[in-house]
Amino acid sequence: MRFVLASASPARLAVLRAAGIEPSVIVSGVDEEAVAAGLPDPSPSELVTALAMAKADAVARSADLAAITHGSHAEAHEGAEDAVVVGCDSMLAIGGEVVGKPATAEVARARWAAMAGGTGELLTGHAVVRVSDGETVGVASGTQSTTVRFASPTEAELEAYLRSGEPLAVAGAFTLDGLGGWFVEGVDGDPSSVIGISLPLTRRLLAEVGVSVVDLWRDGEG
Ligand SMILES: Nc1nc2c(ncn2[C@H]2C[C@H](O)[C@@H](COP(=O)(O)OP(=O)(O)OP(=O)(O)O)O2)c(=O)[nH]1
Repeated sequence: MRFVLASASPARLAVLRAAGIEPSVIVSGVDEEAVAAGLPDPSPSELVTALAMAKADAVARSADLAAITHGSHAEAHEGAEDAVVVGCDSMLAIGGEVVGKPATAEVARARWAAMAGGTGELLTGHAVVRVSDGETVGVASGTQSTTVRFASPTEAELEAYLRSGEPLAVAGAFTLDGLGGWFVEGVDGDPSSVIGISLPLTRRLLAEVGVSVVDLWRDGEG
């Protein structure tokens, strides 16, 4: 069984590798704005789950997946290797709005002005698609919500953080496991979900499609 991460996120890859998985990465290339525009008035949870599903489904149907699953069995003239494709999407719900990555330092600065000293909900949508011989044989999805309690960086600290560029590359303009960690007082819920992929939720979704996560651990780790 091959584990395929349908994401360009280095954070998601790092979380999975630290947890014993060596994913094949296939970036979905999904137009997230187009997917969002096609949803009739979604809740924040519905939005991130729909985006995660769009990413996983695009990869599950892709020639790239067929190539790596057939390629691994081509010599033996067997059918394609089975795969589970996992897609995610993270956004921060705060102050009545749902935001992704800030486009500019100015937007990140304004986000932190609203976040500092308060709390937000980091939502990560998850989708798992099981593929066998090129056909989708199982689908599961869900959203993990984690409350994040933000510190109040000084102006000098915030400007230094903005200058690092890190806030611009991540949903909510903060990280838990990077420079942003200095400005997060705590989380209530699953920390891995804040970083980009919830391990406990992914475990449950894999079980829904008949896959035990321990069977996916790298050789010798389970
Ligand atoms: N290292 C780290 N990254 C975070 C954290 N919070 C959010 N992020 C990253 C994870 C994702 O790469 C990004 C959220 O944006 P998306 O969900 O749209 O994923 P991204 O565009 O990176 O890749 P993808 O659309 O899945 O190909 O923000 C954090 O606490 N730590």
